[in-house]
Amino acid sequence: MNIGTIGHVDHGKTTLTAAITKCLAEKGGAQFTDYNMIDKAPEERARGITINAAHVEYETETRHYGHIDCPGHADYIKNMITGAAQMDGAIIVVSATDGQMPQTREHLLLARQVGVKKLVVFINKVDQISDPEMLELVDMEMRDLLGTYNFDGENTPIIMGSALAALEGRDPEIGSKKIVELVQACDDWLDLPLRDLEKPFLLPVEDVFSISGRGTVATGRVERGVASKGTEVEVLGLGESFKTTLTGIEMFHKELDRAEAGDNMGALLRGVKREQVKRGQVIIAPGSMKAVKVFKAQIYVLTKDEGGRYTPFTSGYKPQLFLRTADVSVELKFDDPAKMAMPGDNVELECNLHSSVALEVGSRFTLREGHKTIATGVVVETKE
Ligand SMILES: Nc1nc2c(ncn2[C@@H]2O[C@H](COP(=O)(O)OP(=O)(O)OP(=O)(O)O)[C@@H](O)[C@H]2O)c(=O)[nH]1
Ligand SMILES: [Mg+2]
Repeated sequence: MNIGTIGHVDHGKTTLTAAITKCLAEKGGAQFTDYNMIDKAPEERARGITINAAHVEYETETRHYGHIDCPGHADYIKNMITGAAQMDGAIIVVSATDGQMPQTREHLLLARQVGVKKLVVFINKVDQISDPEMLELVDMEMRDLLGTYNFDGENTPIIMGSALAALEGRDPEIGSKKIVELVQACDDWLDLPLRDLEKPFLLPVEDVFSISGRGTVATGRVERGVASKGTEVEVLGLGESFKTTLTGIEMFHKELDRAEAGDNMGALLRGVKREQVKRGQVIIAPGSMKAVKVFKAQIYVLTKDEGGRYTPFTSGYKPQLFLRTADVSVELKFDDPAKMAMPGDNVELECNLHSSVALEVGSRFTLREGHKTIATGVVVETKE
């Protein structure tokens, strides 16, 4: 599963990442990646945005973790919204010396918005604190804060230690032992994500053909789930929804009985006219998704250096929204009509689509204007 370290600047996310690899390397479950190797990660490009995220990997007895640590605050936000740092769970790092800070809260909110269900807390820098009541206070305040953002404040594991002590191989009581406890808490508390194959079937329609004598075939790459020949499916989106039967599955000009996540398939649909199916719709396990016109989203507005706008936009702005294969116009609305979104901002707003698109909480999209990608976003709440 994918996890990552989040939390306020300088609270010790990178030190902790390095410490985890060090402690697990001693058990043979990781390759030690030192602090300066993580913070000097090569630039990488994801979805046209330049990001600097360090990926490390480690293994416990039961799990393999991909772990993401990002160097700068703005990158965290961008990475979480674009999905470049896709996390199934996260470790929120809080310095015992400062307690919760603005970005502790902001990252918690974002984690919630992008669909992270469970977190583990690491209260760091306890080597700097001599008063145990101080630590109790940070613990209590974190539990409160978790509850505020709809995480399980009561049961979330909170580990207190010193990432630096662990990294420097001293004071094992607050160092390496606490890292081992932290990783154990991740194993025990964070839920493994459903694998793509276990999810309901979803095929975004890329293209539609009419094959004489056979009928209408929709093609695309199966995003998740499994479909078998002869099962009922639903075609959804762009104002249409109907059920039909998947009478044939074609891959590389071969007839098959089954298609699964990752496959490029042609779906032969019974009794369906070519005009009824369009690029931008989805073919799904019946009832597994809804077509939505209005939703709330968290978006990151690209800066001009990232290829985005030079100027802010206001409520009522109408770019094009791209989600899977769908491309529809959308009107953006802020709660406060006087608000402006500047390049570089991270904002929540309401999206009103010109026609309904199959989407759900956690669906990611981009906003474009002409040939420019101006923002990237994630659905946080659907309205209708
Ligand atoms: N005393 C003490 N210092 C620590 C501990 N963990 C980290 N630090 C120090 O805190 C500073 C910040 O640590 P980083 O790991 O870079 O923090 P970060 O959260 O990755 O910071 P950004 O990526 O800039 O947000 C460094 O000087 C670390 O050496 C700790 O357990 N005890
Ligand atoms: Mg860092």
